[in-house]
Amino acid sequence: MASAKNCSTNKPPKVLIAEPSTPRSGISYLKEHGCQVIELEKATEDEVLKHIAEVDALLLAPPLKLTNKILDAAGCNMKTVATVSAGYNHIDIDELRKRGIKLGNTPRVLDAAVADHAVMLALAAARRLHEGRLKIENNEWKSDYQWMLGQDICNSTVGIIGLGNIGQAIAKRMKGFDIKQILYTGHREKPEGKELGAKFVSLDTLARDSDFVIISVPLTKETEGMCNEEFFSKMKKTSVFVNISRGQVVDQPALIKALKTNSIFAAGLDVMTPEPLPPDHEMLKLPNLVLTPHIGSATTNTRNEMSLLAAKNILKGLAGEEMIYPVV
Ligand SMILES: O=CC(=O)O
Repeated sequence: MASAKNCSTNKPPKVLIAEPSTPRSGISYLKEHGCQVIELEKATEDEVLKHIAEVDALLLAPPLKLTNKILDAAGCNMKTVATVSAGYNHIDIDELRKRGIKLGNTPRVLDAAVADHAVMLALAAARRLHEGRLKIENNEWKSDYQWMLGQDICNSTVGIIGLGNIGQAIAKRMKGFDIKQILYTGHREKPEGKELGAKFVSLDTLARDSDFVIISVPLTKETEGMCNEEFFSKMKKTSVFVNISRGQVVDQPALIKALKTNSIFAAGLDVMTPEPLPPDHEMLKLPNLVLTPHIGSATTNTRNEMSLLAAKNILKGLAGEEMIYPVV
């Protein structure tokens, strides 16, 4: 990739790295390609505001929101933004469009890691991982053949909400467990669904017929609160619910009720509201809920790849070229 130039001044372009934990892979790549980088020590709006006027591009990551205050303070050269994430619900893309600012994200490189995580949560919830650990800690281990019985994945029906790249990667992995069928729902039937032997169904049918429901849709106005009380009431008592997308897709109080009343069997969540979840939150007291702290893509290689991809998006944007994964 060619080195970047700030067209209006011929000086090296400045890139603000708003997330201090951004892996070095991307930062080194930007430097090697002629960028000057400013690295923040804290990912806060106030810190971004101190530098945004002087930079040509911004590299950020959720949960930092790209607010209008930041955009208003940006100089007229700041036309390139990259997020080190697949999701971009922390950014108002209509606002970027209006201002002529390009945004790139980092999908695909995280599909495998996130799909692995979804499968792990499905297995952990189905086989009562959290509850089992609590039993040991509380000296409640029993030798009883009817004790701590879980749910099988083999011969089960797996319902995937959102058969995008991550959803497809989940489907491929679940097929390795000798399941009966994969159902999926979304905007429309997809050729990839056919290739996977998955059946396109309505949300209602998916809730009713699935033994595992796995959420892998982006958070949009349409998907917000999609898994609500009515949805959970349709699920089987023996079903397992998994979410690796965004917490807001789920009406969390409705999920908590379903878990407390055992109207569903168990859940595994990598995403929740709020994040971070306070340590005294009632969800942490539910034995049939497995929680992880939004680490679906958190493997060393995946995070390095995400950082590098975000840097490549920045360089493309600065060069006036189409980003590798353009959002706007
Ligand atoms: O949640 C993680 C991402 O959107 O990349």
